[in-house]
Amino acid sequence: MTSAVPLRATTARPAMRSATLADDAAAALVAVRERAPLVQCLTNEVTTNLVANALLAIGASPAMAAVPGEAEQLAAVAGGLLVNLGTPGPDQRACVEPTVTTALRAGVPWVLDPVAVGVLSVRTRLAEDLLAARPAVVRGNASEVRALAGLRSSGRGVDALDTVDAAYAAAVRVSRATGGAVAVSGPTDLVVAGDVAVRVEAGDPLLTSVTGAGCALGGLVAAFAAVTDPITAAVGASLALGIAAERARALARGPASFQVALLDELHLLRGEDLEAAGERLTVDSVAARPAGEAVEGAPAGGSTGRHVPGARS
Ligand SMILES: Nc1ncnc2c1ncn2[C@@H]1O[C@H](COP(=O)(O)OP(=O)(O)O)[C@@H](O)[C@H]1O
Ligand SMILES: Cc1ncsc1CCOP(=O)(O)O
Ligand SMILES: [Mg+2]
Repeated sequence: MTSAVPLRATTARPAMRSATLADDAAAALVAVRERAPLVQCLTNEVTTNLVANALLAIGASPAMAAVPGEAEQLAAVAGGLLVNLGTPGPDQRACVEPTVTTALRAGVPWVLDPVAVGVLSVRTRLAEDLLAARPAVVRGNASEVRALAGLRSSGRGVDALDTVDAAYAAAVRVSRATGGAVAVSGPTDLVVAGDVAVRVEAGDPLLTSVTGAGCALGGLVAAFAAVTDPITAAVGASLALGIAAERARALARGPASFQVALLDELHLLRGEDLEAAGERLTVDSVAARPAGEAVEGAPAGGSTGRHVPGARS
């Protein structure tokens, strides 16, 4: 395994194989450990500590600078940027557009975590605007991704009530709009980029008993995106958190000890652990989806009338 991770111009690769993807994810983890990329996080007030600790545990260098005038300074020199809309207060709302613009100009990949989009109106409008700035990766739960695609969604607060499968067409639609990857989390994670869809079998239900597991995943995706292409970043982060969670589960008595063990297991994770995870990945072609699972047709649950910028209807 090499730590030299080639930067790729596009997200999708023809004839992608699960073993190759696992190897690339492993190389990306090694590269994160070697390069310790600075990850600028415009994140929420609830889970900022877990996001920072997860980034440190994976080997990245987190910084949470959400002050107008400062946030873009950090984005200009960061390896990756996370924008998490969990608590979009006045400072974050003032920061976000100049910070994302600065990141784009500097070639810094940015990740959007659309927390509770579809449930709450201010952040839903903000997220719709941000999609036009083409995040390298959108990382959300199934309800959030459905809402981003303009489909009716069943989020309850920050949690999803839609299934990951029900967000498949939405993920394809958002990926086509942004040109980046879309990662839908749940019992099995789904990553869509271009015409490639990857299912990732990793994780533990205890992740849903710790606030910020999804937010931490968004931070990890930004760290991986600093060293590799969007689809490898999304898959690598999903594998890393999922495998660490499975190991933490074996040591935990409940959510509190699980969270502590989760950070330990992220810290202990090695490239070899991801290299061996090829069997957890199922790589599919979006075009090869069976009929009946409409990718571009009318949404199963009807439309909110909102449209993703650039999305085909
Ligand atoms: N039932 C489950 N079993 C195993 N892992 C899960 C389950 N639900 C969610 N996860 C994992 O928990 C993490 C957070 O996902 P999720 O709860 O969907 O995000 P969010 O907190 O943003 O709603 C992801 O790594 C996901 O794979
Ligand atoms: C509970 C809560 N409220 C606003 S942000 C937030 C944290 C959401 O974290 P996650 O999306 O990782 O579950
Ligand atoms: Mg979330």
